[in-house]
Amino acid sequence: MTQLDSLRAALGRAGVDALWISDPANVRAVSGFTGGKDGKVLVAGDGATLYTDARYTVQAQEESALPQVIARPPETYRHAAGALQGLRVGFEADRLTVAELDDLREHWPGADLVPTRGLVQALRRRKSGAELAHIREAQRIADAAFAGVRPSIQAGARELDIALELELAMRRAGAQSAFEIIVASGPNGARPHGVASTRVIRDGELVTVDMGARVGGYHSDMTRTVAVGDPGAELRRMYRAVLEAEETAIAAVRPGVRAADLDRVARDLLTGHGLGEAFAHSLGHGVGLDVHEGPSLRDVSEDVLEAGMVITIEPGVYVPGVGGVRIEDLVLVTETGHEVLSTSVKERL
Ligand SMILES: CSCC[C@H](N)C(=O)N[C@@H](C)C(=O)N[C@@H](C)C(=O)O
Repeated sequence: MTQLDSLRAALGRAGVDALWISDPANVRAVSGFTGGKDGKVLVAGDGATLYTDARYTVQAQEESALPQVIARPPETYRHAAGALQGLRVGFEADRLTVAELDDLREHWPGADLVPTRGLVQALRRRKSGAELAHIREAQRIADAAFAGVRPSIQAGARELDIALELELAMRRAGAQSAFEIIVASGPNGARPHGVASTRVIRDGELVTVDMGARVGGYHSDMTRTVAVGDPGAELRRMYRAVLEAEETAIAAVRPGVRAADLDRVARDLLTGHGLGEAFAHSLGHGVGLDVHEGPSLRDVSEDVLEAGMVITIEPGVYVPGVGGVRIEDLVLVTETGHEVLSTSVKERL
């Protein structure tokens, strides 16, 4: 069964006859086209059509096997209208803007527009061998960059210089940075997504580095917290608690486990250390064409792990005025359990 066949089956289950795909990662997954928000796919009847504009004519031909229409809205919508008369047409409710929905309503008066959620995303959760090869390569490049830059994380260095060195190393290796690299030192560590700043790292501080590479459109994601000198008893206690939570959660990763239960394992452990309230986010998420995608490892998640999923396990604790710790690994769910894809050394404080 091709991915398009699986998608058609999903449309049937969702009660729609056609799907207008506007999420860039979903467009890429279904068509191969990498032009981001400038590409859309209409799945209708037996086929699917890629819509993009003249800036991408050559690129679209090279990247996608789908039939292509080179046009810009509103021509795009007019072209599609003919095929959609009398159909229930799904749109991606978590991606289409209100203005774009207005445009679809105006140009497709004969269609019944139906909000859908996660139809393509559901097909992206389990990675194929080719997808996994990209993710492995992205993680390999991120690990190598971290190893090369680790000696520079010292008292006197600025956060943003560390981030720049990491990005440069990944770019030189042929990858892109998966997201803006987080380097959060000392009290900045209390911000889970602290932006690397001009702050100078001092002796006795913890430094959280959250980074990933992107290769062939696929991401990696990893966090290490490192000590510069002696961080003292309180930060050491926080670090050990997070490491214990992370290693315990990773050990529990296997097919059939509920994502919410994994989050609970880590959260209960941190609560036992008096740090439950300081764990300010979910345990993890899927990684692929998006840095954050399904499954969701949150307390309210109904997702269940399956072999072929690539997820992060990343407990963290954040104490305003003191600092923070996050430790994150990239983990493949295998038929028999799991494989940790990230290999960067974790400190034993
Ligand atoms: C701006 S992308 C940063 C990626 C980072 N490694 C990351 O995933 N951070 C987590 C704390 C996070 O944002 N988790 C999400 C899924 C959440 O808990 O809602």
